Amino acid sequence: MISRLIEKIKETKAPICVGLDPMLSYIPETLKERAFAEKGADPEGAAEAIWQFNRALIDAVHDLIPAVKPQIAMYEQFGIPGLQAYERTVRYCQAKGLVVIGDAKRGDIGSTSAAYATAHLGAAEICGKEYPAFQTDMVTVNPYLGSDGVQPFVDACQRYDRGVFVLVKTSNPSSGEFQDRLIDGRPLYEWVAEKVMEWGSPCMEGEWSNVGAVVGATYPEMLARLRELMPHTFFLVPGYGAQGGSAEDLRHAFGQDGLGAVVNSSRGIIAAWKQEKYVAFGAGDFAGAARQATLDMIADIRSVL
Ligand SMILES: O=C(O)c1cc(=O)[nH]c(=O)n1[C@@H]1O[C@H](COP(=O)(O)O)[C@@H](O)[C@H]1O
Repeated sequence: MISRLIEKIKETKAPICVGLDPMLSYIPETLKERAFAEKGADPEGAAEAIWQFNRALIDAVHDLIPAVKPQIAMYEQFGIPGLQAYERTVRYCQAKGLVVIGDAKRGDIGSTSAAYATAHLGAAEICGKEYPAFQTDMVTVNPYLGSDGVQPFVDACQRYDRGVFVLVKTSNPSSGEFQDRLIDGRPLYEWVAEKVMEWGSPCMEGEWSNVGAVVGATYPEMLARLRELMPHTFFLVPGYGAQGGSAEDLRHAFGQDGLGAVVNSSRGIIAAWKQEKYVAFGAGDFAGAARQATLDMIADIRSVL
């Protein structure tokens, strides 16, 4: 799967992914009111609004980008209708040829992780027949339960040609509370990085492993250090834009060939129409604003490659 992502990055010359994190407050009132009138001002209506919002966004940006990253929490909060909107979004993106990174940050004891891996990457077996559930191409994984919690995802990568991004150094303000703690003189995230390389070594596709790492743009020195430490691990880099990460902070996320990372922006793209810079588009053309914000992000990141 990682080679497909890399092919798409080369094709689009855009090492970015658009985060589909559709908060209701990002959806223009007229679209929401239409969805509520049709389905009810309830979770069904919210899920319909999300789906229509996503579809318009995907139609507007799909030709510019290699991948999307739907954040499942934004859908899960609306229960089953929300999860149906998630699934519909995943399928729609895949039909447009995009690589879909499901942001679910799962990880548990081995047997439970196996069920999560089945849900997000694989297929459930019932009476000898396989039934895929969300079928995302890649998924984010929380490694803090250790190897037995990660291995089922790695197994699913190999069995179904999928990929994972394992949290190594996250972008949020408190990420250092645990992740930067020194153990035998080295920060915890470096120990995790080593395990990620070990988990990923049987999953190579050419130069890169299907087991990637999540490294935030908001800690550029650590990003540079991890890039050095993990030469065959592809990075998913969130934190650009709304969380303050800039193109300059990303300079060391990439190798000389311009590969090595896919940079995510969610609010910065899907809620662009609410920003001063894109106000001329108006709520009616939220998708046009998202397209312009995507073009601007691509140009910004290309400037440091
Ligand atoms: O795994 C992630 O994608 C992730 C890891 C991390 O360290 N920081 C982080 O922000 N994310 C996710 O990336 C997205 C960032 O959204 P924006 O800040 O709106 O671009 C959200 O879906 C977060 O859940």
